[in-house]
Amino acid sequence: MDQLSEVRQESPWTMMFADDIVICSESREQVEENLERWRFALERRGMKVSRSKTEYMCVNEREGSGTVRLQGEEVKKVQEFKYLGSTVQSNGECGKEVKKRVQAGWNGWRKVSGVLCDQKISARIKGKVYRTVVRPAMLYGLETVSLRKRQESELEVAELKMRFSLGVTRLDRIRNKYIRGTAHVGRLGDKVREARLRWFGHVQRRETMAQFEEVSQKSSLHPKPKGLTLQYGTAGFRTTANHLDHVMFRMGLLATLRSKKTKSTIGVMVTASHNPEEDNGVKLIDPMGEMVTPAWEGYATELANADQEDLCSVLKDIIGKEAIDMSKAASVVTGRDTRPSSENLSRAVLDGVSCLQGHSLDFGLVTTPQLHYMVLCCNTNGCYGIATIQGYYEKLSKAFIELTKNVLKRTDDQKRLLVDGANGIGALKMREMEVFLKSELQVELFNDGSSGKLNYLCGADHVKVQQKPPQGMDMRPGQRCCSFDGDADRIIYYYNDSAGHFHLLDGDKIATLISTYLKELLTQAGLNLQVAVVQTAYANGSSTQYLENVMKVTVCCTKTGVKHLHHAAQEFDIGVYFEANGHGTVLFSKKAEKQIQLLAKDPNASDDKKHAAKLLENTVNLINQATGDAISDMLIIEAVLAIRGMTVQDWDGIYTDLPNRQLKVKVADRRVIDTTDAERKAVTPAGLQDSIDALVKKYKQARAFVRPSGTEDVVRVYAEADTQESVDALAHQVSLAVYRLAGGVGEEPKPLKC
Ligand SMILES: CC(=O)N[C@H]1[C@@H](OP(=O)(O)O)O[C@H](CO)[C@@H](O)[C@@H]1O
Repeated sequence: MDQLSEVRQESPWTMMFADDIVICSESREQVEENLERWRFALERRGMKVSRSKTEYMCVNEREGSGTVRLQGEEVKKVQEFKYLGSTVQSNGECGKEVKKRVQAGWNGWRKVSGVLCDQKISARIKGKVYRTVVRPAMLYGLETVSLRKRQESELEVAELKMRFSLGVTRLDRIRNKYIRGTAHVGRLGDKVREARLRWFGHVQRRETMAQFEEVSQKSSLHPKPKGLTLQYGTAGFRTTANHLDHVMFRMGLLATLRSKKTKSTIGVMVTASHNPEEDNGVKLIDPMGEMVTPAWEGYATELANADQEDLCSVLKDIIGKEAIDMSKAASVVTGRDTRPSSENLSRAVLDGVSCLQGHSLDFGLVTTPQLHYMVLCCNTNGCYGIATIQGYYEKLSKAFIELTKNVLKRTDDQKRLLVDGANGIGALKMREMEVFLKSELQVELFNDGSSGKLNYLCGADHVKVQQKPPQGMDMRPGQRCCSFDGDADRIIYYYNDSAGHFHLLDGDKIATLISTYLKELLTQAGLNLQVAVVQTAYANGSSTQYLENVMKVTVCCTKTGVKHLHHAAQEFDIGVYFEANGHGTVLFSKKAEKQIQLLAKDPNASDDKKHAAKLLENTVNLINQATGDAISDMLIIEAVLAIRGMTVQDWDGIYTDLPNRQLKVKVADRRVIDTTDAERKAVTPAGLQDSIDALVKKYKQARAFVRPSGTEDVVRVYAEADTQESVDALAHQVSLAVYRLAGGVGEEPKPLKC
């Protein structure tokens, strides 16, 4: 019988005791179908379903028509049946069962009446005998029965009659409470309730136990490599793909717990963004589309590093600390990038979700920001948008077309944009979206993944760090170009001037363009809303100066990682946040959105103000507020340039970047570097910050800092100075200081060739 896994379901749908089987279904058709599957499964194993002993019963039947057949033969219909000594009635009543319990009580009473009626035996001893023999017979099976008041008193009356056993009669006028107290026998009604609660506890624990058993079993299919320790970093876990299967399974488990805890849909994205194709990674997305909260990053690290045999106890620890009700439903959405390893890894996530009985919806190949968007849509009941890829394309392209439709004389040349898809998911999604944009934006795609390798010599990170165009892009002088990164959550613009010089427009330039546009529109609309720009230490000094001194915009600096920028941006009416690498978005507070919407509809507002409010309204719709999104950012940049009649050169000319350089240094353990002041100062190892300060002093307009990467096993070095020559020298000297003072490995950093 234990082998019948193909037909066996969880109770109450299948209940089995030896060869006595109960099958439950919600409809006659289903029950017939199940019966047939059981017959087939049993007969295949040489057993037979007894036609004469098989019967069926409908509970609370409405129409009373139809029959259940087994191989064409009608099965006998009954109004009640007995299973494991309990009677189940078709009308859902339990009158018969109660009567049986009373009878069983008396039967037991009779067996021990010699003791119970003996005047010489104390009430206490009689109570003990009564509790051992009579009561269990009366309570048997009642924990699963819903008694009515009438039936409860029927049982109590029967029990009180048994007080004769204590040698007390009605004529003695002794209160029932006293009799029970003397005999240490509680009220039967209370005992039934206790039994029912105990049963409920068993059922609940049984489910959780079964889930843990499954976790234990399935986790052996996703073993953890010995000695591997990983950390949930700046954007989740990242490392070589073949070390990640167990992490994915465990993140499926964690996302399910997070969903039970928050009673919301949680996202799990399988991607390593700008890392090489051989790497992979995973990150969790919280209910409003933001990165998972820091406490849960800690749980993620604990869970990923737990030894196989400790996995369940770490899970139980999290469940206990967060007081998670495991009976709650859970819903997890998943997505993945185009890496060859992503499909299998994403299956491991789904395995984890199913172990804890979570519901999952796999969006398959999506950009990271698209999955963030879906999570936000799911948790706002569609108010933010429809949680489908088509819904995403429709919302964004409609807003883009609305924004640009009144721009006069927009030539095809101005509508044309060269896009480097980093050979990743962004290229795929851009192709899908093209049709929705109705030629209002004409994208020429390069590095679309048809031949090249993901992020290899292309993509936003390559362009930003190398400060040169991606391979394979056919750039014409003055032509606007942009690069996405591997999962399309970053974008970088650039162009070649007529002399063939390369110009980069990074996240700082994007933030400046968008915040200036928003500020102008707010002034035009007469809305008093504060615009702020959030940056990291990597922001070019010129951008900060321009924003603060020329634009008079509030600027604040946070640690690296969009989760920090996102939270900081939430503090303002309108928070524009961008990392220099091109990852960012704009957040509009509820107050700002409301004021914009009211003004756009205000019949008394001037045309000018209304026009500005309408532009702002469509800008809000065009921006993916869940997270930085290359596609959405690209559309807003294109719209702003069109509305303001700016060329890419005009935009570039807003301010001039200070020459800068980023380098990486390999050290034995990058955690030896600890930082403060939004990562601009190194606290450890001793002496490192003093060395950096001394080096910086040697150059004009110079600045430098170092920090451990959260996505790669390296220490990052950043430097700025008045000339490229100076900055390259400074960056190299700082790299040497890191190498010497923070345990560098491999070859000493070499000077850069200009
Ligand atoms: C200098 C740099 O660009 N760092 C990136 C990079 O983080 P690191 O912690 O520096 O490896 O990847 C992060 C995730 O994509 C991104 O948020 C961050 O800006």
